[in-house]
Amino acid sequence: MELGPPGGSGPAEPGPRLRGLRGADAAASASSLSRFGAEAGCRASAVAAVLPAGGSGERMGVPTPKQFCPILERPLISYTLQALERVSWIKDIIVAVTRENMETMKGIIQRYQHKRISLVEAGVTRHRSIFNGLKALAEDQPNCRLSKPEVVIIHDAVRPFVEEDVLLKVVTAAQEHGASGAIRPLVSTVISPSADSCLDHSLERARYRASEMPQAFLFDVIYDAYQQCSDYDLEFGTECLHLALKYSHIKAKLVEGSPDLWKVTYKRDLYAAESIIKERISQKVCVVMDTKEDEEHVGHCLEEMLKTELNHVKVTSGQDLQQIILEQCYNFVCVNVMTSDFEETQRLLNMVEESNLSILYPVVVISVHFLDYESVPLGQKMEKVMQIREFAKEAKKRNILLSGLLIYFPQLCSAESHGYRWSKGAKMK
Ligand SMILES: Nc1ccn([C@@H]2O[C@H](COP(=O)(O)OP(=O)(O)OP(=O)(O)O)[C@@H](O)[C@H]2O)c(=O)n1
Ligand SMILES: O=C(CO)[C@H](O)[C@H](O)COP(=O)(O)O
Repeated sequence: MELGPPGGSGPAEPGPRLRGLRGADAAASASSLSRFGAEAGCRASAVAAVLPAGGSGERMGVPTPKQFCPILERPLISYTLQALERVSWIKDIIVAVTRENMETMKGIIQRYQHKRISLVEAGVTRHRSIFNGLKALAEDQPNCRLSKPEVVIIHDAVRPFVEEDVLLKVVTAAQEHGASGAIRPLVSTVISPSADSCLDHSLERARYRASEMPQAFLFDVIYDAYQQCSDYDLEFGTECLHLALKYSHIKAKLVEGSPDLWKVTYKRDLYAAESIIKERISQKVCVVMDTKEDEEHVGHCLEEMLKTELNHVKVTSGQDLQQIILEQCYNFVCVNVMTSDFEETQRLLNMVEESNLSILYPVVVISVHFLDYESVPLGQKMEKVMQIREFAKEAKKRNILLSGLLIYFPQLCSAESHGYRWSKGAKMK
């Protein structure tokens, strides 16, 4: 079905523009945002985010507020923070949490090494929590510790699957129009019941949209709106874009969001979120190489091949393994070209074990070895490589599925001092 124009969203009037970024359009790149950060001067960091996380999750029907509910052992809010942290041009992330959950939140930040986070106390409604977050960023507040951003993103802590491209779209549109928000087509028709629970009227579905998150605003636009709005708005309002329209007279630019932007609300949403996370996990692989920064290393060739099949392929020579494990990578290929020992693989297994990653979901490790029969006698080398079986037996007890892969093509390898190189046309056996 073709969708009609969203109800009530006529052509947006030109709104206030971001100082220093005149003419930025929807195609502005992330790098232009980072550049803006530098241009805007020392006081301003260009973009900050406010995450309301002070709700009690009544509709979820469990004692733990939904933002702290575990998905694969990790609290939901940690996934949302990770999604925002990955975006380098978001300088500060302000999270509003209730006083009673402050310590829990600090523990999550520490456990998952979240960066650029500041905590503020939540209010009794979502709007009040957001307002508290904005106050922490405003210059006119006493003891303001953070710098006022030009643009602020508002995003619910319980929408973990926000991607950089939609964040960029709303921020760029907010720069141009003053306010912007992600929308989705309605899945059900909206109807209005009368007092006696009979149908009063129904809306033409194709003309309306569901308002989702993230939303972005020129900071002054949304802060002015919150300062002016009534107690009624703060108590019962559900829409920040509406506050910007009502009090700052800004017509938000609406941008199409992805289906994954939905808000975790009911218990079944936790199961849906878990499935999405598992699907993403299966799309993520890390190739661990035993040498550094060698462009011809087999690890890089493997990366190129895997990229055609999988969404997230990371190559490392080991220094950032801890972080990669923390970001929930469950698939590893450990490429050993320099040695037939298992030191690298063993190190990886130890780190995986310490992280408890495999408690709920098996971690897959493939240890790849190249057989150089010219430098070491075959029997001796094979004996070493066969030790993998013992490692695998032990690893399996801890839900780590370890396999060994022996690659034997001596005619295609050259024993150069810096290790074996992958030769064009070589085939893995
Ligand atoms: N006083 C409040 C209420 C809500 N929120 C946050 O606003 C977001 C969206 O709100 P909602 O889905 O309604 O969360 P809850 O209020 O927790 O859920 P419920 O309405 O089912 O109680 C959530 O991240 C929630 O933690 C908040 O920061 N402060
Ligand atoms: O979608 C949204 C903005 O349009 C908000 O997430 C939603 O309005 C939050 O409201 P509530 O706390 O009542 O669920």
